[in-house]
Amino acid sequence: MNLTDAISARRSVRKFTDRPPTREELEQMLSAATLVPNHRLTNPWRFYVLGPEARAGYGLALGNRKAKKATDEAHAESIRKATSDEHRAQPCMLIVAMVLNENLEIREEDYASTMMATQNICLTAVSLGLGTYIRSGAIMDDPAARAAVGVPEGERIIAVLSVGTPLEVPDAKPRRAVAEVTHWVD
Ligand SMILES: Cc1cc2nc3c(=O)[nH]c(=O)nc-3n(C[C@H](O)[C@H](O)[C@H](O)COP(=O)(O)O)c2cc1C
Repeated sequence: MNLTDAISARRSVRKFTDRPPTREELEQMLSAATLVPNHRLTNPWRFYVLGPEARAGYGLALGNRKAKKATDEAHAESIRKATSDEHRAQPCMLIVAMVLNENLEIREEDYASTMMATQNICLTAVSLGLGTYIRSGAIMDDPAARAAVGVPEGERIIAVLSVGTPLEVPDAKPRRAVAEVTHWVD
C-alpha cells in the first residue's frame, strides 16, 4: 500500500477481532514512529506495550473515574468491573509517552515530534492491515492509570492507542475543504 492510500484509508477503528498484532508488527510500527522529524534529536518518545494485566489496571483507573457518577456502590462496582474487563479484552494497547524536557521550548517541540511518531504508528498499522484508535483525556494524568501502565515521573502520556485487526472500519468523517483553510500568500 502506498502512503497516500494509507493516509486515505486510516480511520479511528473502535471494533477489533480477537487477533492481537504480532510482536513483529508492533516492532515495525514503533520503528516507524522513531523516524519522524525530531529537532535536536532528543528521542523524546517512550512506548509502553500493555499486556492484559496492565490493560485491566488502566481500565480500572478509568472505571474509577467513571464510577464517580454512579448512584450507588453496586452500580459503581459494575462500572469499574465492566471498564476493566473491556480493557483487558482489547487485542492490544499502546501508551505513547514523552520525556518532559526542563526547557519549555524543547518540550513543545518534543510533544510535536511524539505526536508525529503516533501518526507513523497509525499509518504503519494501516499498511499492515491493522487499525488504531487514539484516546486522550484527563485519565492520562491520573496517578492510578500511570502506575498501572508503568509510566514514571518525568514522562507525560500523550496518547493511548488501541491496535488490532479491524472488525468494522468506520466511514470517513468529512473535513473542511482544503481551499477553505488554506491561504496562498504572495
Ligand atoms: C490527540 C487525539 C486525541 C483523541 N482522543 C480521543 C478520545 O479521547 N476519544 C475518542 O473517542 N476519540 C479520540 N480521538 C479520535 C478522534 O475523535 C478521531 O480522530 C476523529 O473523530 C476523526 O475520525 P478518524 O480518525 O476516523 O478520521 C483522538 C484523536 C486525536 C488526534
